[in-house]
Amino acid sequence: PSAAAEQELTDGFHLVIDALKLNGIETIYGVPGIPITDLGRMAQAEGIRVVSFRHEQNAGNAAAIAGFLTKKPGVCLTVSAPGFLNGLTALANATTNCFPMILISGSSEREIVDLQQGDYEEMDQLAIAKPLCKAAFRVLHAADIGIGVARAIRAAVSGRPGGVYLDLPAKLFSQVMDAEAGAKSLVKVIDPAPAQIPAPDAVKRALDVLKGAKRPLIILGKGAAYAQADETIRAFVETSGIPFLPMSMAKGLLPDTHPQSAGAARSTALKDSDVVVLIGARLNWLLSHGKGKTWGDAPKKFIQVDIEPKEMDSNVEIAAPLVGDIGSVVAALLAGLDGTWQAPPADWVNTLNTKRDENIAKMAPRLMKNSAPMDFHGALGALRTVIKERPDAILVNEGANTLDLARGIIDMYQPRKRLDVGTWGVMGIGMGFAIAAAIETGKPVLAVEGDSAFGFSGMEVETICRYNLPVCIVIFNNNGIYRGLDTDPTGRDPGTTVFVKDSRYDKMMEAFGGVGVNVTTPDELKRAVDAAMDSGRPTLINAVIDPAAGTESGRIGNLNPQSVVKRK
Ligand SMILES: Cc1ncc(Cn2c(C)c(CCOP(=O)(O)OP(=O)(O)O)sc2=O)c(N)n1
Ligand SMILES: Nc1ncnc2c1ncn2[C@@H]1O[C@H](COP(=O)(O)OP(=O)(O)O)[C@@H](O)[C@H]1O
Ligand SMILES: [Mg+2]
Repeated sequence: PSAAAEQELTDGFHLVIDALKLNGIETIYGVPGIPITDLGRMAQAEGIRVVSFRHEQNAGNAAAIAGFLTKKPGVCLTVSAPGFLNGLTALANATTNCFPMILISGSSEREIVDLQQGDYEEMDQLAIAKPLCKAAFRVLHAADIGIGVARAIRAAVSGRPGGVYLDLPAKLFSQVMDAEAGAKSLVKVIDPAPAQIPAPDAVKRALDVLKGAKRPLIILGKGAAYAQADETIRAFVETSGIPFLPMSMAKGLLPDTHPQSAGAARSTALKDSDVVVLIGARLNWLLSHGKGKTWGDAPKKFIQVDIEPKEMDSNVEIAAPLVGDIGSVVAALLAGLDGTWQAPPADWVNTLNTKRDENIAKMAPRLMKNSAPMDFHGALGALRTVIKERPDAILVNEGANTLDLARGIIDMYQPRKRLDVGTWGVMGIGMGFAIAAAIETGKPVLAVEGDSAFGFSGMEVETICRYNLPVCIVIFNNNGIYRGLDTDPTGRDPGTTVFVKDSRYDKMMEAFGGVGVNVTTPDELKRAVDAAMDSGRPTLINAVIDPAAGTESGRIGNLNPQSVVKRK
């Protein structure tokens, strides 16, 4: 045989797979098609779990939340142009939420794209992706695949995590090269997310500010959940005795029933606190930009813990910026709580606890209503009990009323168990998040969906059945977006925010072999969810909610522009 035949070869396909496996990537979420169908098949044959979706946006959302849950970049694989574009919303959302993910898309050859010669699915994908993500790379030569994958992984998880785009032109996959040289070209990423130790004087400054506090408050953000420094954070909160307020996806870092939880006294906590410790939480719209009536008139001092130095002073002056990774920073703060540390004044703690307990007592009767038609509070009262009984279940949540009310009513008991619309308030994350949560953790998933929110990713019920995932979807069916009563004043069409009356989403799940249930009372709802959680079978529960029960845009209606012009 010729020397060439003796020489063992490898190619782009194999180098991409070897590079991913070398770096511990075990799952790919995607939609097959030219030029990456065979890449998916070959990756699957080599032991990577390849989860095929019905739309790339959902695959991208799955990859993003996989990154949040595991601290390894979730990988989404798409075809060129339209498939790539469908993945971009998820990539941009991941970047906004600081979730590490890599969108890998096949693409057209540069020479054709740059001459605009009309290739199949031609698009300058790298240029389009760049403004929407944290980093973007393209690989043209097989020998560069190892470095390209390594750069994408490190960019996704180091510093502030985010979305990375990796552009692989079709011809790269079939490029061959010497197998030995190929193996040598692979790069194992060493320490991709190194500890970022805070400067000692920054720690001292923060502790001095904290020691001067009369009414301190700790706000835990999703960065604190992502950091997986759960014990250190818990120790800091409990040793300091400072009341804490969890942002939506930080719920469960300490149980919402914890004696220091100020969750149910949020407005008092924000208004009356005098020193606020932000841990992995940005002072963006979700915290009213740290100013205005939400924060009261008394001067506030902010201590901010964040891995991103540029986040400091984004909205208001930060008296004690603490740049570093949350695990290292909180450990340093905890170590600084030496014998001189005084617990917060009892009157401050009691004020918050009294307010909290009042608000919980006021809400309680509304959660017990076992009537039909259900309202949001009655239905959520049942689901609140489910999560209390099953604290390791993962709760996925989106909608308007369905989201805003569930956030306050369903207590969480463990970290990283509540996955929701995040910083953008984006609809459509539901099924992608539910699929990845089930696949990455093996835990049962309860997806509590507004009927409109569900509609953005609802076709993935087939994907859930195909992989037989332990996902229980509860759709709050109030016949519409926000409510189900809108009308068209001309009488010609339905109102712009209503859906078909008395629709039966549970039939959709039955279409693919899953379990469909229609419920009209909280008791029926609880029984159906318990059965789904016990069986682990894909289940969709159509929970009939009174169409009059909601309010427009849930709790953020004030963000809507108002028309002052009245037509004659
Ligand atoms: C991608 C996208 N499109 C549209 C919206 C606007 N929007 C939309 C369309 C929502 C759905 C609310 O209806 P729902 O049925 O999901 O929930 P409720 O009826 O319980 O309020 S909530 C919201 O902010 C959005 N946030 N994100
Ligand atoms: N490991 C980490 N260490 C420190 N900061 C982190 C870490 N991971 C993420 N972050 C920061 O956490 C912040 C998360 O803020 P945000 O998404 O606004 O949370 P929330 O919406 O829950 O308030 C981001 O500014 C991000 O830079
Ligand atoms: Mg609705």
